[in-house]
Amino acid sequence: MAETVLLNEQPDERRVLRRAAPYLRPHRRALLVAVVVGLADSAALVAVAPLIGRATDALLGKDRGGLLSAAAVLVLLAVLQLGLARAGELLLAKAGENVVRSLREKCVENLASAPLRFLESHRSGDLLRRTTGEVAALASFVRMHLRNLVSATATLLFTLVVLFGYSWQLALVQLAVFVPLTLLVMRWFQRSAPRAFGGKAAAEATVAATFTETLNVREALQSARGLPGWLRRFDRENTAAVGAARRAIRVENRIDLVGLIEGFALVVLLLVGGWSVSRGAMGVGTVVVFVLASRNLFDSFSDISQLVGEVQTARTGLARLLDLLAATDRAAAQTPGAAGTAAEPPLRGELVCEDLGYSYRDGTEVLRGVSLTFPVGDRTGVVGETGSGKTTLSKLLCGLYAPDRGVVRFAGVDLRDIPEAELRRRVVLVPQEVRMVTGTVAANLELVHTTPDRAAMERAVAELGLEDWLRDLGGLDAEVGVRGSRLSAGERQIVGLLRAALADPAVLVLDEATADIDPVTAGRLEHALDGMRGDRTIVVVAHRPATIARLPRVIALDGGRVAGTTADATMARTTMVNAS
Ligand SMILES: Nc1ncnc2c1ncn2[C@@H]1O[C@H](COP(=O)(O)OP(=O)(O)OP(=O)(O)O)[C@@H](O)[C@H]1O
Repeated sequence: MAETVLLNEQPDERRVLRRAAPYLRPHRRALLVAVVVGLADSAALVAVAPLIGRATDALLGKDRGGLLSAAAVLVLLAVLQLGLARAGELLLAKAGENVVRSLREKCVENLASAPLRFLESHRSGDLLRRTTGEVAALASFVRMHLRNLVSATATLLFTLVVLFGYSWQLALVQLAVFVPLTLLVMRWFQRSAPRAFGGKAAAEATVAATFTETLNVREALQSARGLPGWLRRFDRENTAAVGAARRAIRVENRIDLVGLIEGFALVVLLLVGGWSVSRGAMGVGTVVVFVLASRNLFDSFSDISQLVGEVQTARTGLARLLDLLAATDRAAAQTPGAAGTAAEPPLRGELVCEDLGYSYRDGTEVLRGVSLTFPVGDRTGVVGETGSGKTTLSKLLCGLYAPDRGVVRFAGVDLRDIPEAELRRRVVLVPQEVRMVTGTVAANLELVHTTPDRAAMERAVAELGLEDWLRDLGGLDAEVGVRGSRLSAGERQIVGLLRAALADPAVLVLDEATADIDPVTAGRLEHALDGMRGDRTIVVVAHRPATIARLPRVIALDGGRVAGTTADATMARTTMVNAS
């Protein structure tokens, strides 16, 4: 069985920025300008303390000129800093938003083209949470915290330069008190943070996934009275999410201890500074610079420590996003057509499968040694009991799954060697449950690679003899409801057939909607199929006797093997009777 690519529940958070570098590279100039302006802003802020120190010395030394010039520079600095702060904030938010936007686009692109096996192996709520929740968390970090983080880090570094410039001894005393204790607290935080924050994100993703599934299975829950059991499950997951959030808060609270350490370091500074002044080893101005700059030092440290939780949340979100992008890239590389090495095959050709084998789980083959040929213009039905492998075969024939054994060829070319876009021009599947977007019929028909205009849509409707159906529905501009909820399953398949006609593939595989569609819609579907062009190969996974009766050839599957092929429908009808 081919390896199934799976998302990591708690992906590796190490070197997350380095891994994100390819997505940052296109924005590096804007990011650089924003950071430089942010650095200038911090430098202007840090320069205030030495100026006040100079003003203090001028005051104590009765130097009026010195006092006035220090005051004038202070005013200029305040105006400059205001401008720089605004510009830095705007530039950084703009550059950061652009990075988030391109990540969001890449996520949608990767998910939209992700192989079926990958999508089927994950709960849609988890995928949704990664593409909306994590991106939103990153966007809010960029909007609200990134600028503070840059300016606090720069202020911290510049302040250290100032302190060491004035008195390296006093700076060392202060750092010796402040740094080791603070690092201990930070280490304590870091030890538990990835697990606590990763666990919180994973628990929230589970709740989101179950919530999404609640909407998907609401009918079953209401009609089969499964609601209490489902609510108990939701409650368990919700409680786990609340517990995980509490653990993350407890870990985040460890950072508050830094405030206590700051107070202690200030007391030590005043004692040592006062003692140095009394011995004449240091001027009062220097102590003033130290007290003010220490405030900068502590404030920026406190800003950074307050932001550590936000940084950790953003880091976790980024790691989960990168995991999604890496996994979808890996999964896409495994899909048929990913290699895309073959010369373009002709637009019409024979579809052949040889000795196909496929398993969803190791040791349980659901298809075994299936060899079939579908000549150009062939019309074939595939029948068999439920679970005999019909849907799996149809996905393999369309290259949506790669076979574990054997090969599927179109016009003599292995589907794995045909580039994805070219493959979709040749073989198209209309699944049992056709997915639709919220909007009009036209909006749903646009979702094919040929980007059809209205005239093309109307031609396709006429070709399949569906004018009456479309008129009754309200035309191409008729609203189909949320994800097509106003249409029946059969009508959604009609839209699927229309899409297929617009895509104009050589081979169309229709996994017929189950037998319970109403006779009128069923008749329309059959009529529409008959209306398909004569040189188009049509394979129908058939559930209804009426469909079988119209097809010249029928293949029966039994336990994943071909049990028989016949040109008369007797065998097929027998299989269907057995199945029902
Ligand atoms: N995504 C999946 N993961 C694991 N097993 C699967 C998956 N899809 C199908 N199977 C299993 O593979 C077997 C064949 O399923 P398949 O859907 O191809 O049968 P089918 O003949 O189309 O059934 P039906 O007529 O009910 O649609 C079944 O035993 C099914 O349980």
